[in-house]
Amino acid sequence: QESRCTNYGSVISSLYNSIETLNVKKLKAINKYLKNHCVHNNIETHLLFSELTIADAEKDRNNIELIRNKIIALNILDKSNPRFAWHLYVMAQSWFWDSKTEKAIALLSEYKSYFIGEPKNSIEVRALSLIGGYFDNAESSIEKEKNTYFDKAEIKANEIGDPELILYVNFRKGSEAYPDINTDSAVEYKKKKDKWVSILDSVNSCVTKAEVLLYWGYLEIEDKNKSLSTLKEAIQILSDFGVTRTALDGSILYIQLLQNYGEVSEAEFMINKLIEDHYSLMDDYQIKKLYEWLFELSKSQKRFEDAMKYKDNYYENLLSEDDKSQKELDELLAEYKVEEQKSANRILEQSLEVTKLEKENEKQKNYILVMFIITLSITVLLLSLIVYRSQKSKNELSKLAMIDVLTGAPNRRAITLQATKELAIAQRKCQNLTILLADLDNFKSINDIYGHDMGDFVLKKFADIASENIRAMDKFGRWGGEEWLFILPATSIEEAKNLFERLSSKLSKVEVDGLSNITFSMGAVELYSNSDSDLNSLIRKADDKLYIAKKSGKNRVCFAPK
Ligand SMILES: Nc1nc2c(ncn2[C@@H]2O[C@H](COP(=O)(O)OP(=O)(O)OP(=O)(O)O)[C@@H](O)[C@H]2O)c(=O)[nH]1
Repeated sequence: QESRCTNYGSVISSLYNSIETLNVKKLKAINKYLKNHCVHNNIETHLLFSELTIADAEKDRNNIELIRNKIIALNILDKSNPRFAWHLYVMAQSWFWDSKTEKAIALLSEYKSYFIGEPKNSIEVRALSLIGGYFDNAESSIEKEKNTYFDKAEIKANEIGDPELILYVNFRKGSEAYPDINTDSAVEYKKKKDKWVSILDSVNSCVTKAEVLLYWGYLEIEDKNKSLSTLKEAIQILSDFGVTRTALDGSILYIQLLQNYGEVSEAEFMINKLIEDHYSLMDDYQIKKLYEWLFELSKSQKRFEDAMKYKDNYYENLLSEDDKSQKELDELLAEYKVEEQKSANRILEQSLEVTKLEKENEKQKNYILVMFIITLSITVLLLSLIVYRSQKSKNELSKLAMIDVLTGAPNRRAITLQATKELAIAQRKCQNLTILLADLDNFKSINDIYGHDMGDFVLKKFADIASENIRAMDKFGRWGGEEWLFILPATSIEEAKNLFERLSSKLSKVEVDGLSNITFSMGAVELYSNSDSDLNSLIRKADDKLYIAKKSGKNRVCFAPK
């Protein structure tokens, strides 16, 4: 049977070597070869540990539990097996990677007596380093043994002289000694760390190197580019070797680092890619973390719609999970609702603020408008007042300039203007016009006998009677002293006589303080009967007629002949 597989021994050695160096791709090829070409009594045992290693490295949840149960059921973890150290190493790693550290510690404690002597080969060196590392978290009695295991492992690793193995031992020793998580001092830790960092360059591409680079690039390097490139290199090595579980952890660390460095869009791109490519390999915690980051990243950029979309995606993806997930989901939902409420509140606050500002702005605009209108109104009012008052004074002045102060009748200037105007109209329309010049009789005597006040009274009385007894179209005014000029448009000289009669009759009725029988004389001239048509010559002629009226006995009207 064995002859069917001539190189069986070397294939098995290669298999355990690949288990030791976690070369998953090679392990898969060997498994395939063994299944197709070899038949051997022990082949089932070898394959089980090989497959457990692959399932662990690929985080194949279903198979990990299945294979482990099979190993326990078949009772093949046997100290007498020449490959026992490998088997123990694989089992312990499997519990450890499956987040069941207490099972790993229990297993290693159970079999630690196997390692009482010196380690015989590289896998025993690794197993001892594992024990040393695991016991770091265990009870204090075991803690004391830790250094003995590490010391023995280091001596043997140096003796074997394999740089990867030396790096493995030193890395376990160094990383477990990280000052934050154990009792070693910072100086002690630095010493250990410097040692494995100095070995790093001499080690070829391997999973141990990738793990060191991950740890180192994430925790130790402060330079942004160096740190990111170190993590990238580690992830690349892990992918090349097919260790998807650690490649995934590395990618998550890489994304976290991107966020720390503020490379937000690159981080978002990487998270989405990770979810797309490796969703089935991630546990709930990792998925939750990634969606939380997506939510926070988009929220910090005020892309609230995207933030909500990421939360929704997370619910959809976890809806089919068990009760634990449901509980987490409920918690997240509550958290999401709070966030949603907060966002809504923020938007509401902002819109209220905007409305407030708009209102204030509107108020201010209205205020400015009202102030403008008030100012304008006041200005217009003041201007109007000024204009009105100046117009009024102007009117008053011009009125004063045209009125005889004593009698209130138009003065010489006013009646001259009126006469000129009426004469022009009459001439244009070819109408007749009569001009009368009246003079109170014996006025000097009135003054002398009754006093000037009486004289003034008589003047006023004459003015009143004249204004009340002329037609609306007729004009009259004080020509000077006790002399009056009348203009009667469209009137013949005969009709002027009627006016004289009317005025005389009224004046004769005036009786005051013994004064009565007041009379006046009048000279009249009409336009048609005159060859001279200018005002002055007409007035002069009327004056001539007045003179004649006086001379011929007063209290009468004298006409110029037609
Ligand atoms: N009280 C008063 N007297 C005036 C006014 N204006 C002129 N007189 C006077 O009127 C008088 C006119 O006198 P005369 O020109 O001699 O005329 P008369 O006495 O009426 O004589 P006859 O015209 O011939 O009837 C003068 O004594 C003037 O001083 C005035 O405004 N008020």
